[in-house]
Amino acid sequence: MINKIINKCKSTFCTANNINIHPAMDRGIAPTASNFSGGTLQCHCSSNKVTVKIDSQTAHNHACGCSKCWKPKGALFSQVAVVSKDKLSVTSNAKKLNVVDATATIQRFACKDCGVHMYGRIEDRTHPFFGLDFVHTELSSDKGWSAPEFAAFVSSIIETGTDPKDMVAIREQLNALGIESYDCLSPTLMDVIAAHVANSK
Ligand SMILES: N[C@@H](CCC(=O)N[C@@H](CSCO)C(=O)NCC(=O)O)C(=O)O
Ligand SMILES: [Zn+2]
Ligand SMILES: [Zn+2]
Repeated sequence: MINKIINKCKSTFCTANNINIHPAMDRGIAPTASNFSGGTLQCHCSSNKVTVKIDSQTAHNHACGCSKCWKPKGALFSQVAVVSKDKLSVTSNAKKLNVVDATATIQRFACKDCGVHMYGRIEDRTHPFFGLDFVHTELSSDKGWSAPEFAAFVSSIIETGTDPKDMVAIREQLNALGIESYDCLSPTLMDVIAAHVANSK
């Protein structure tokens, strides 16, 4: 009976306590491959898929709880990494891409048919992350992408409906996965932003 339950949990997108952080993290996080040099992302359409080729490893992969990053159905968090925009190209069905919110700092290009965000680009040249694109590497069947290192904007999941009472358990679940919780970006990235601001003064 116990085995049955465990097997059921393994075969579906499920964790022991029913906290679905993200499908690429809930059953253990795949390690970064040292020699990995990129792959292809595909949208969720059954035909005429949008494909995006990335010609390098990604960096700063993280779980993001903000209201703007794309999350798979049922997931509390998005999983999002960055890559140099020069290493990213749309390789099919580019016509299906629309910008979700033209006023956002990150211009997120989503497939108009399935809604999946294929990449997010920063157009503001003064932004600390200008030159980087945001991508969801779970959209790729290639193995070895950089593993998520931390969780950002954790408290923001309350803005999209999570009960504040559930936050302790959610942070504990992130901790159990080996993921530190932050309510903005990680200290390393916040330092990069602050240094950029200091240098531009
Ligand atoms: N509470 C807000 C936070 C949104 C936010 O500032 N998100 C960050 C991180 S996204 C990837 O890490 C950001 O840079 N946003 C810019 C943008 O989304 O264009 C909320 O939840 O909406
Ligand atoms: Zn699609
Ligand atoms: Zn986000």
